[in-house]
Amino acid sequence: MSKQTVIKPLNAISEKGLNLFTEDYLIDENASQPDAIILRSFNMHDMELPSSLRAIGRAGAGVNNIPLDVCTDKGIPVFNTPGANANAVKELVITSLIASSRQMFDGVAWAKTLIGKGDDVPKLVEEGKKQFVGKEIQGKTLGVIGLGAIGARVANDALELGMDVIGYDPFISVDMAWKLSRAVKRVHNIDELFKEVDYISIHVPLIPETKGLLNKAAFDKMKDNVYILNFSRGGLIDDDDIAVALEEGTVGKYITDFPNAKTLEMKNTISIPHLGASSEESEENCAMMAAEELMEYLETGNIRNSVNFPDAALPYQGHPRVTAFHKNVPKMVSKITSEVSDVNLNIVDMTNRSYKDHAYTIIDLEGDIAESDFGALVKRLEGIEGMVTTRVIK
Ligand SMILES: NC(=O)C1=CN([C@@H]2O[C@H](COP(=O)(O)OP(=O)(O)OC[C@H]3O[C@@H](n4cnc5c(N)ncnc54)[C@H](O)[C@@H]3O)[C@@H](O)[C@H]2O)C=CC1
Ligand SMILES: O=C(O)CCC(=O)C(=O)O
Repeated sequence: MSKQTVIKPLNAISEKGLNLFTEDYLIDENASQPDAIILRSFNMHDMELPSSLRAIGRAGAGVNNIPLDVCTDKGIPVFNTPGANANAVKELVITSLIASSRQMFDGVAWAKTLIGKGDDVPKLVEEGKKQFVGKEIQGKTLGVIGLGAIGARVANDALELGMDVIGYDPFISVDMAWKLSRAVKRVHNIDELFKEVDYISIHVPLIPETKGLLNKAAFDKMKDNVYILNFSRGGLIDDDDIAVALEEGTVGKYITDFPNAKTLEMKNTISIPHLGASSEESEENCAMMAAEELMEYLETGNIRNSVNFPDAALPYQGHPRVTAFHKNVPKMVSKITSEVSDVNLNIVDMTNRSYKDHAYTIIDLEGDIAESDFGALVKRLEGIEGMVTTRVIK
């Protein structure tokens, strides 16, 4: 790379991650024309994407803050960091499960009200503690919706704490199925989970299919006094319906990492200020993984952990490389390779991978190639119907 590649952070990103960018990169939070963006929860939906933008790295799991369709149409890969913050979230879920069940949040808040009561404090504590008698989680049943990086860890650890666990995830990956304890009872109908559990922890992405997944229809199927833990996204729970369920006692407690104006005023709601991934370790892991993914893509065109591009990689051995992101339609590969041979270039290695409506091709070429030959090739590739973007890496 001859000039520095500009990386624009949109949130505070751990130095450990930013420090991985070599001297070929410039980190500039004020850049107006960055090559890549690195972010956490910043809402990119209202922002105009800079024309210079070539890649986005989400230091975290959820990508509902990024306009994925727009990025795909423009040929911009969006990377995330699967699993890098899963332990942090799991620890807070387990903490909240026990702390809410033992009425600790309410008890701690009440204890603060005793400030100024002088020598009476110990006596008031002993008298007042009966308001906060809780329940042990051992022997109770936890329902886990979504058995991915976080959900599977929560399910396994809850078993270790003596709970029975019911899991629901119709799209569980093979990897996660291997990691999930066999003692987790998997159900294929979410209603079976709703009707049996004492606690529910939800760990699915917020997508159109999961918006409002926990709503009146769901609450009506649950036992009374069920506790709901939401460390995934606010939009997964219907706020108006849970407000009623909390009033009526179907839901005994709502623990949310995503408070909003409505939930803050709801009865029996514990509001955590989106702290799920806020541990030093998780922030470092996510930032480092996002930085590595961005650098690999910018320097070699290889794709690892993208949410809108297929995973695709060829070992980079210094050969001049052309990449093409295009529609996933028949004859694309033959059209691309015939353009390469028409400009008398020789292919050393290539790969083509598809994801949904799009595909990504990486081609390594033989020899030293003149700038003008590359120019001619790129022009021809861009003329192919269905081509979205091409890049030359040398
Ligand atoms: N509170 C926080 O700070 C954090 C919140 N999150 C949230 O947690 C979510 C899950 O994170 P990970 O476990 O790392 O993601 P993941 O991608 O490893 O797991 C998500 C799981 O949900 C499943 N799923 C998708 N649609 C489903 C449906 N309709 N019903 C049941 N299961 C379904 C998938 O098959 C997958 O196994 C993220 O999408 C994000 O919104 C993630 C990290 C930090
Ligand atoms: O970066 C954060 O703190 C948010 C993490 C998160 O919500 C996610 O990874 O989906």
